Amino acid sequence: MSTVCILGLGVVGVPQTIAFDSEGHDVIGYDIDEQKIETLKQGQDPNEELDSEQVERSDVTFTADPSVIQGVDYVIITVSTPIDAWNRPDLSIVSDAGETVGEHLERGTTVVLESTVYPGATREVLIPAIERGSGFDAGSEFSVGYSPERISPNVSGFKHTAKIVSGQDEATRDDIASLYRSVLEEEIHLAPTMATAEAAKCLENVQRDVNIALVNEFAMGCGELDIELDPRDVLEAAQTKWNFHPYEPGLVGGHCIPVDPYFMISRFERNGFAPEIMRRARNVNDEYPRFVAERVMKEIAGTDRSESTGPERPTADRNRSAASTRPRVLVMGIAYKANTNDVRNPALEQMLDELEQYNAELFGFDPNVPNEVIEDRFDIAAIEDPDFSAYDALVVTTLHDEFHDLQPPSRESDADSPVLVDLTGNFSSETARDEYVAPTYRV
Ligand SMILES: NC(=O)C1=CN([C@@H]2O[C@H](COP(=O)(O)OP(=O)(O)OC[C@H]3O[C@@H](n4cnc5c(N)ncnc54)[C@H](O)[C@@H]3O)[C@@H](O)[C@H]2O)C=CC1
Ligand SMILES: CC(=O)N[C@@H]1[C@@H](OP(=O)(O)OP(=O)(O)OC[C@H]2O[C@@H](n3ccc(=O)[nH]c3=O)[C@H](O)[C@@H]2O)O[C@H](C(=O)O)[C@@H](O)[C@@H]1O
Repeated sequence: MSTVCILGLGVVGVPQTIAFDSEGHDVIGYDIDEQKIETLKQGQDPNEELDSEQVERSDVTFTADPSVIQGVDYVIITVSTPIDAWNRPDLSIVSDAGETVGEHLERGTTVVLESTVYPGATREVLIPAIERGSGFDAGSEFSVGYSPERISPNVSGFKHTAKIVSGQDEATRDDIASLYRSVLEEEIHLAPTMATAEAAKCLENVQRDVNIALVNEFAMGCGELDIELDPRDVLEAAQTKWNFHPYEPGLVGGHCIPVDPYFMISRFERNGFAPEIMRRARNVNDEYPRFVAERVMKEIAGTDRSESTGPERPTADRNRSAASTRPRVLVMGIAYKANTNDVRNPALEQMLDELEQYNAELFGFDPNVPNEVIEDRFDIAAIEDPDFSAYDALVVTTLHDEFHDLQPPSRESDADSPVLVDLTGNFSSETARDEYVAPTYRV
């Protein structure tokens, strides 16, 4: 067994500490966030993904002291890789982490980067940072590999997600592969180069972004037709074809799918190639929140209650006089993914901004997200046990389990019933439509 330091205890890092520990490795979890370390020392997962006994039962050492890096066999780096305000990759966190590793590195250690980066980044960003911090030479005094993380919270966990492994040379790659084989119960794919592995990770997420953009563009087109055409009915029919790829229209949230395509786009553009489909897909998915906001306002304007509270039907010109009273919109689902508390949700932020431009009064309801997070991060009032009739529209953006049992407004005709705009497709099935007094609109 080996001594493994997981650097970066986020949604990716924490489950890995437990997984390596469960297979008998000597595991240290290191993070600069002392609050996170305290929470972990109390046996709690700060990302609320693992149940507490998994953390309590483990022998993992959690610390904010980087000197623990000294003498370990492997350092696995799982820090965040965001983009900046201009959609350019920001690898400063990776670089800082590399320097920290360098400052405490002993000869013979192998460092694996798991964070999502563009092709070439491990060689051009991480290795120089470690060499700066240590004064050592990569390849002769320490080794480096790249193995992207591909877990999907609540869908596919660390042990059960196939891994791509690569190294600065074959021996390093094969050594890292045997480390992961001691823990994973899935395929280990040996990539010929680190750039191959970096690019594969980007392409996986780009492909998903492009496919979602296709159905989002289709849904927006349906919304503009002069005939009734529900995109989800069309998708349900098309999915009966054996090789039709099932994607759903939606707000593309999270910190990866809306972000990672820009890693690939900027890397191609650095060498003068313009990846039009990748960039167009991002633009379509960035357009979708505006489309949804307009749909919500049209549905409110189209109901009986528009005479009393809602604005006149939205026009292209946003500079309309404010309505007599502001339409009240309850957004159900603040986390980007069902049954998670992950609020990294830029598409939701865009939709809220658009609704505010229509002078809507916004409220947020998410049983998985603390009220203070809803209010501080999204600047809207948090509601815990909503009275649906107090709103002009309910917008269901994420299908948490708690929403499955949502009690719809009663069937009796009731001018106070809210419009229900359902982005999840769950409340727009034939049966649900029979239950809702107000028209439901699926987007
Ligand atoms: N969250 C997910 O579902 C997945 C994320 N990824 C990728 O994995 C990487 C990590 O993602 P998350 O775990 O979501 O990020 P996160 O933001 O949840 O966690 C990153 C952690 O790294 C820590 N950190 C930052 N700088 C540090 C430093 N210099 N030293 C020690 N700790 C440091 C932060 O305090 C934070 O706790 C990203 O590149 C992401 O794209 C890949 C697959 C799935
Ligand atoms: C190619 C791929 O499936 N990537 C996964 C993705 O996971 P992530 O947690 O971001 O969830 P996701 O299911 O892709 O959803 C992202 C966003 O896209 C939306 N979404 C998703 C599928 C769809 O048909 N329509 C749609 O609107 C979701 O609502 C969500 O807001 O990104 C992860 C990552 O890289 O962080 C990656 O590890 C996961 O395997």
